[in-house]
Amino acid sequence: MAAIVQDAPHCLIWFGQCPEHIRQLLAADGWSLREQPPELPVSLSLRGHGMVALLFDLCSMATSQLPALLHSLAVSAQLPRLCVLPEGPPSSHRQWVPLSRQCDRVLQGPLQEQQLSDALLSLRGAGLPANPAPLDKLLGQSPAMLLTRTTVRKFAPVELPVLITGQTGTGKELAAHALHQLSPRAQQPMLAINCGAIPAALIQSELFGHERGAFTGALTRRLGLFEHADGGTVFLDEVGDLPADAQTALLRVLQQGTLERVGSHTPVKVNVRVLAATHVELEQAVATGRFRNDLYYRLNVLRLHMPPLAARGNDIALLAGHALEQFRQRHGCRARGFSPACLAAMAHWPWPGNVRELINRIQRAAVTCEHELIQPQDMELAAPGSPDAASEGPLGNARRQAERQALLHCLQEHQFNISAAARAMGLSRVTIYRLCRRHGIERQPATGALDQNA
Ligand SMILES: Nc1ncnc2c1ncn2[C@@H]1O[C@H](COP(=O)(O)OP(=O)(O)OP(=O)(O)O)[C@@H](O)[C@H]1O
Repeated sequence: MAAIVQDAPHCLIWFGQCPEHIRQLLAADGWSLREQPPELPVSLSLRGHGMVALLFDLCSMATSQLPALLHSLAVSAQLPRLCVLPEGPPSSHRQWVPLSRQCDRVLQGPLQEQQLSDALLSLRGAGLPANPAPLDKLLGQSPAMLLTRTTVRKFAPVELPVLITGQTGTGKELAAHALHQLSPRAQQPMLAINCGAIPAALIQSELFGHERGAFTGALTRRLGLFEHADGGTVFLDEVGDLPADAQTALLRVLQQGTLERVGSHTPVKVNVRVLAATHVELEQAVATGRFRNDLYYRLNVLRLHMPPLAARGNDIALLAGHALEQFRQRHGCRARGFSPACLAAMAHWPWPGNVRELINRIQRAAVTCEHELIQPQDMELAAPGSPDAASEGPLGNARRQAERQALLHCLQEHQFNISAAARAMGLSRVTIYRLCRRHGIERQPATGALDQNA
């Protein structure tokens, strides 16, 4: 028996006054209407709705309202939006370009019923988000983050692999989840694996499964990640760390939609969308022969770059406030905010561990801080202008990156065994732990291994 799916009503937020005949059309098309005075900031409380879209009826607006409209766009960057330009040639709408170029559909006034109906239908058909929540998790209002969210929205419904690049801790995994949750596969599983954290000998079996007797200890047939995720999405974190034979097998999945379990030559069909992430330049790995050229081109169809935190301006303060608030809600703490000196120090810090480092430092400060405002020293940040800060210039940054790389490399070589890594580097275990903390390299609870990408 077919299941009956009861759709929540779609909601159109109309900036301006909706004409009566359009109201009737919207109701007939299954849209509930909410009128929004253009000069007021939009407040989004959208639970219980299917798709939510914004419409800017510019025919009835003055240019002086543009800043308020742009603000509403910025705070609802995750929602699909349309605008209706006033009658007249393109040269007469130049003032609206900052708004219209951020819209998914641009209609020409006077508004035709059919034109609007088709545009709304095509927004639905494009699979644009029915639920804004996944993108809400990717916080930030900087131009770089607005562009990132727009790109996620565009890539999500397309049935192609996405290669997510960006430094460690910039939110690549978060973006991968948003891509899945906004895709038509959202009701199917998304399974993630960190390719660098699995020993090379096991990765084939983890990804593609094995038959009974395929190797010593393979007592039963076991399905791999790809078969478990059939119909859904697989997220391959640190894809550049895949060994050569696993790269070949992955290429087969992408080209032919089939895999072979270890110990079998029978192809098994799978239908999986692959999202892959890397914080190293895959191009370099290709150039040095460590990564297959053909696989690189298969994975690099749609590319999403996550901007580094240091390039996100006011997002730093916004993310810091959010992280502190989350901590306060969970654990309670004395600190309620940040001193101006701390905000300035955060703005100058290079954030090599990006958002993860910011969250770690704030959590640490929230635990130890005994006053209401967190100071730079609570977060172990140099105040701008101090001798410490001076050493945080490009040279300091390069030094830290080199230290991190050396540590990571050593940990990888020793399968993240702290004692072995400490011996190899001639350091104490305590120092290794301290360095891991400084570079935001964390222990993964599930495996007990260190998360090399922290
Ligand atoms: N834009 C953002 N808004 C809110 N939280 C974020 C944002 N970006 C990242 N985070 C948080 O920062 C942490 C690191 O994010 P994530 O694991 O997605 O980064 P990553 O780029 O995949 O890191 P790695 O390369 O080390 O695997 C997570 O706690 C995540 O929730």
